[in-house]
Amino acid sequence: MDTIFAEATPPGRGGVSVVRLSGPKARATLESLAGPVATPRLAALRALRDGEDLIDRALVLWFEEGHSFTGEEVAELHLHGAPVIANRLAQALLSRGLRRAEAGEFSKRAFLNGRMDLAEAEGLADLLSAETEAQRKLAMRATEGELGRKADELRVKLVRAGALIEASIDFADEEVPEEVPPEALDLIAAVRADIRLMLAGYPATERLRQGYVVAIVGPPNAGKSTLLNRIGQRDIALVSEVAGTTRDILELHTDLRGLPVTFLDTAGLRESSDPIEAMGVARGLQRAAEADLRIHLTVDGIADAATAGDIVVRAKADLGRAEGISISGLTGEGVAELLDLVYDRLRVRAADTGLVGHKRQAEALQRALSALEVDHDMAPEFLAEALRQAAQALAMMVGRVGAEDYLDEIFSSFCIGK
Ligand SMILES: Nc1nc2c(c(=O)[nH]1)N(C=O)[C@@H](CNc1ccc(C(=O)N[C@@H](CCC(=O)O)C(=O)O)cc1)CN2
Ligand SMILES: Nc1nc2c(ncn2[C@@H]2O[C@H](COP(=O)(O)OP(=O)(O)OP(=O)(O)O)[C@@H](O)[C@H]2O)c(=O)[nH]1
Repeated sequence: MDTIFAEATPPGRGGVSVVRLSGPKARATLESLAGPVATPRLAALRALRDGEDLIDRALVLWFEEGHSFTGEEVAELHLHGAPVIANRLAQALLSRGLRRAEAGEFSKRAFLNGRMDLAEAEGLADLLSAETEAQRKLAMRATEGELGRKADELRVKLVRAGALIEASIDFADEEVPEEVPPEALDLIAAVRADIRLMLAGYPATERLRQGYVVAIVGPPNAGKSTLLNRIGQRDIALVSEVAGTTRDILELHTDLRGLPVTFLDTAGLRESSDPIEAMGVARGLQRAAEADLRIHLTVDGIADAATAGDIVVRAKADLGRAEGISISGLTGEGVAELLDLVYDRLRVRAADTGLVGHKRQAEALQRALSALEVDHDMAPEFLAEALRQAAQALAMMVGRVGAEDYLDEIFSSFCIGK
């Protein structure tokens, strides 16, 4: 096994830059630069020397095999934060036979050494890319291993049900039809109910993970671009009195009180003889239909295209009062209330989140559920086989088996040094 190294901190100047080593030569390499190190996980200030050359005076620490982030021997060097120092150290490490780590390689080794399961690794990736507080909380929960514990708990029930069924096969009288023990049926029903519950939370969890999309739609000149600019508090979209100004879809990424929300400004909805504008309208319609929520900006309070749950608001409130919610992108009037409403609608969805937030996990759960959709008068031998398949699918969900196909996909999305 290679010993790998990478900067754990972002490249460039900074107060301190941390270089991490992992693998069988980590401690020996550290000692060749810093002299003997004694107590694991205890920082010591040491001169780092490559031969005669003093590279830096740094804080160093090491972790024993089996007691580190990766599960391998690990060393850390906390250098002064200048790229020339990290580069000089890298040269010393390369000359000692270490190699640079690939993206996500530390975490991948942690997985391969049983320090985390696949769902925790996916949670860690989500944590590193989380942009808002709600996403951080969701990802943090995933890194704590709850899904793995739940999967194991369900597998134990299936194994117990399987054992009861196997026993009933062994002792069954050849003459009378075999009966599935009621306790086994109860266990299967309980597991099925739990899986259904976990799957029910998937759409909400996946949406929060990816971020919500809110489309601003309405007729040309209603003030959609002006509203987007007001929400973003900067000039994102071009505003003009010419109807049909917005042709492409403009996006504004925001943190709406902890919820990740992308607002879309779409082309005004109208028949157009201009093929470019017509394409813009068609694309806008498509994206708006896929969005989590639509804000219909109207001139007269009428939005024919609005579907249940959409928000309908009257535009240009500064030009005169009207029934219902009205806003003015120009003066900002009513915009805070509109955002309150958007937040409330999305928060309701965010409240339904659960442990399953990745398609890969949901698909494995679905396979487990399908295997368990068995007929109760099915022959016990077939039932036992169905239970094995379901248990296998649950094990795959958290990477206890069959993780090979997903490793590259998951860990290459991490950055170098993680
Ligand atoms: N300096 C530093 N900070 C860091 C990390 C790191 O690798 N280095 N981490 C990396 O991403 C995270 C922390 N994750 C870690 C997880 C386990 C162990 C570890 O050594 N575990 C041992 C010993 C625990 C103990 O001290 O009692 C163990 O579990 O046996 C270290 C870091 C965040 N902060
Ligand atoms: N009085 C008033 N005028 C507004 C308001 N919002 C936008 N306008 C004006 O209405 C015109 C159209 O505004 P835009 O924001 O470009 O409208 P749009 O809906 O994005 O238009 P399209 O790109 O054609 O779909 C501009 O002249 C704006 O200055 C408002 O709240 N009050």
